[in-house]
Parts: sequence; structure tokens; C-alpha cells
Amino acid sequence: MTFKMKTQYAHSPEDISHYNADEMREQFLTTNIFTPGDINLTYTYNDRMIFGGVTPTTEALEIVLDRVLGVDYFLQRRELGLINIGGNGSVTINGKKEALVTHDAYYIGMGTEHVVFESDDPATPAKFYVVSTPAHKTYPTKKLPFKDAIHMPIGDQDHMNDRTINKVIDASQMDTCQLQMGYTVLKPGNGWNTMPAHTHARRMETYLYCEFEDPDTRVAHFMGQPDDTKHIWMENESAVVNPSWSIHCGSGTTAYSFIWAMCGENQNYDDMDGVDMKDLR
Ligand SMILES: O=C[C@H](O)[C@@H](O)CC(=O)C(=O)O
Ligand SMILES: [Zn+2]
Repeated sequence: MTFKMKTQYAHSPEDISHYNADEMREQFLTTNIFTPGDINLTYTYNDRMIFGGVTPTTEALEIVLDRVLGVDYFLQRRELGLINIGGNGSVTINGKKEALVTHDAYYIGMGTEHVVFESDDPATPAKFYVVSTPAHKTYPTKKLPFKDAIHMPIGDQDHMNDRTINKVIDASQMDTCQLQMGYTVLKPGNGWNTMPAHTHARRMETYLYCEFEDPDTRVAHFMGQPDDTKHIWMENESAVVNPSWSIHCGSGTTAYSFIWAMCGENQNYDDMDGVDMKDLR
């Protein structure tokens, strides 16, 4: 098992105006998130979100982050959300084992000392996409089966964006300190997510693109200030950090899914500043 955590710094809009493709990728993109048997995390200075993949095979995995975070254990001052996008598996939370089939999720409250990840079958490992944000209060740990998410249809075929936004961790259903999380699935033959685009200066947001229809599928992810956008070509199971001042939308060469996660000033999903099409540059 290898444990990796890389750091990505925070930027001003002016910084990225002159970034080339490699610089954009270095500063905002994370690839190779689900390597079998490993934990691969990214620590972004945008609201200090930690996100990444835990892919257990034959051995159980636990995120041990104490000295790096200057605490006694990982979730001492953090909360954690996770969604399983791989085979069936389980999480054992302070000794209590809970099964998680594909697309099931969990919210784990601040102060939880041990979270151990396992796969049922090492040949088709669970892929736990984990997102952790700073917390100040313990809210109840909660299993979040996919069927209980808020399933919100949006878009239509004519606009090539017929999709379902599944709100998994949403302030209308449960308490968290900061974290909100969801899983959006495009219908076959649709390519655009989050169009018309928006910003929300009050919250940053990461996207993990996943479940691509074929190996050559790519999503052109657009970010940056609305009048100065950049794109990153996303491969399957890669993630991108979108600062609060940045739009975040994309167009795929086939349908796909993505997991979004947000934190910042508020937990109001609808607090978005829509961008007029004429203002995009
Ligand atoms: O602030 C909210 C987020 O950007 C996503 O929920 C948008 C999304 O899933 C979509 O439009 O497909
Ligand atoms: Zn957003």
C-alpha cells in the first residue's frame, strides 16, 4: 500500500490568466486517484479541503493523518464525506462495520478516531471517493444509501445536458459543518454539465469526473473567471479544484458522471451567481 498526499495552493484569478496547459494541470488537476491498494489524496489550500481515493484490495486501509495536520488523528477537527464508485465494500467506523454497495455514501462526523476501508472482492475493489473539510462541531455520522439522495432532474436533450443531480449530503436533509456533496449522472447522448455556468464566491467546489462510457471519452472542463476561461482535458477518474471565483462546467465526448463537493461560507445549494452566455470569454 502506498499513501500519497500532494498539496495544491490557492491562486488569484490574475495568476491563472497566463497559465499554459501543463501549469493548469499541475495546479488544479489530480489524476491516478484510484490505484489498487492505495490511498491518494490532495490537500488544497482552497478552504483546506482534502479529497481523493481509497481503493482497498487484499488489505484494509485507514487514512492516518496526524503529524501532517498537527492533530492526534485525521478527523479530530474534520468531517468526512465519501461515495463508493467501485465494487461493494465496507467502512468500519470506530469498530462498527457498515456495508457500502456501489454508489452508497457516508457522512462521518468530527471526532471519529478510526475509519477503516475494505473491499468485498479484491478483484473488483471498492473505490471510495473521500472528501474532508475542517469542522468545529460533531454532527451525527450517517449512512447515505443512494436511493435516499435527492434526485433532481435538470436540463434536456436539446441542450445536450439531460442529467440528474443527486444531492447526497445536503443541508436540507442533515447537518454538517461545511461539507456538501452530490453525484450527477448524465443521460446517454448528453455532454454538458453545469451549463449555463455559475460561480459562487461563497463556496469552492471540486469535481471528480468518473464512469466514462469508453476509454477515449474526455471531458473538457472549463474554469476561471467567466470573462477569462481556461480548460483542462479530464480523463476518467480525475478531479479538479475550482476556486470560489471560478466557473466550473464541462462538456464530454460521451456521457459520464461526476461527484461534486463544496465548502465555504454557507450551505445554500441555490446560492449561485448565474453567468450570462454573452459574458463567457
Ligand atoms: O454548485 C453546484 C454544482 O456546481 C453542481 O451541483 C452542478 C451540477 O452537478 C450540474 O449542474 O450538473
Ligand atoms: Zn457550483
